[in-house]
Amino acid sequence: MNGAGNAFAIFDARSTPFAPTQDQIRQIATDLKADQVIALERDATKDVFMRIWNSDGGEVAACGNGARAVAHLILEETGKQMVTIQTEADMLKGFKAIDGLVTVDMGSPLMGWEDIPLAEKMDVRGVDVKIGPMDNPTLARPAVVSMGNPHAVFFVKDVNAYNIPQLGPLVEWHPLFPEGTNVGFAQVLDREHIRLRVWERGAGLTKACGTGACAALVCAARAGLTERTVKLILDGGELLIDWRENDDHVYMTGPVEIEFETVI
Ligand SMILES: N[C@H](CCC[C@H](N)C(=O)O)C(=O)O
Repeated sequence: MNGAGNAFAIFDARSTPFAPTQDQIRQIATDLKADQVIALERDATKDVFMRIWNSDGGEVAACGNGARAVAHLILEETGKQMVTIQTEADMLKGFKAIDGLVTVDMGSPLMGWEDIPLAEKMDVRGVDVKIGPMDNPTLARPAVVSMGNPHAVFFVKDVNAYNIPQLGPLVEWHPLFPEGTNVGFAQVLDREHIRLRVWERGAGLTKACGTGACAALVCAARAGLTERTVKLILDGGELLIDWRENDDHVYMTGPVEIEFETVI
């Protein structure tokens, strides 16, 4: 399945156990050209439990576009107007939106340095990370936030001016991030539009990143660079992100498409 350019291999493990090794995850992701592998599992109180692995084989706690793809599947399967998805990080809600789009309530952003997590106490609005020559760094002082997974967001003048495959890994596994981090390159076009490219932890440069879009919006709005409802323009498509003041939740709306279905 595809969510704004993110490609997922989704396995229905609600009646057939699915417990792959890291090597098997890596092989599946390679064979199916997936950014993440997702398993649907039974949950005692929610419509479904969503287990997520990056293409490097590592299990992670959040995947925004994956949640929208899973929400679409369960909305169609149940005919409900709202579905609940449990992940390791949070309980999410999925809704049908207009024009076949799907909205997921991603919950509240986490902004404590321990929540990201960072290796030491630091101002999350701009952390002490410099990439490139120390006297004239290529990248410096990313804003950080967690959407259930860690994100470092660099605000840049031109997202196409950076060698992301070279720079991304240097931030992804920087010592300040004990669990690694996703790395966003965000270009604020105006107060309601951000162009974003993401080097994903454990998956590399992808065409889209749902939690990355949420993270970029939260960091931009927190810094006063944009409104709280913004269109994120990614390589693979557009996402509307809305960080609502009434509940502090971040709502993500975007397209989903099923590329193929195989019953194994
Ligand atoms: N690479 C991310 C997981 C997938 C995020 C992305 N696919 C999304 O839509 O949120 C991480 O390691 O936290």
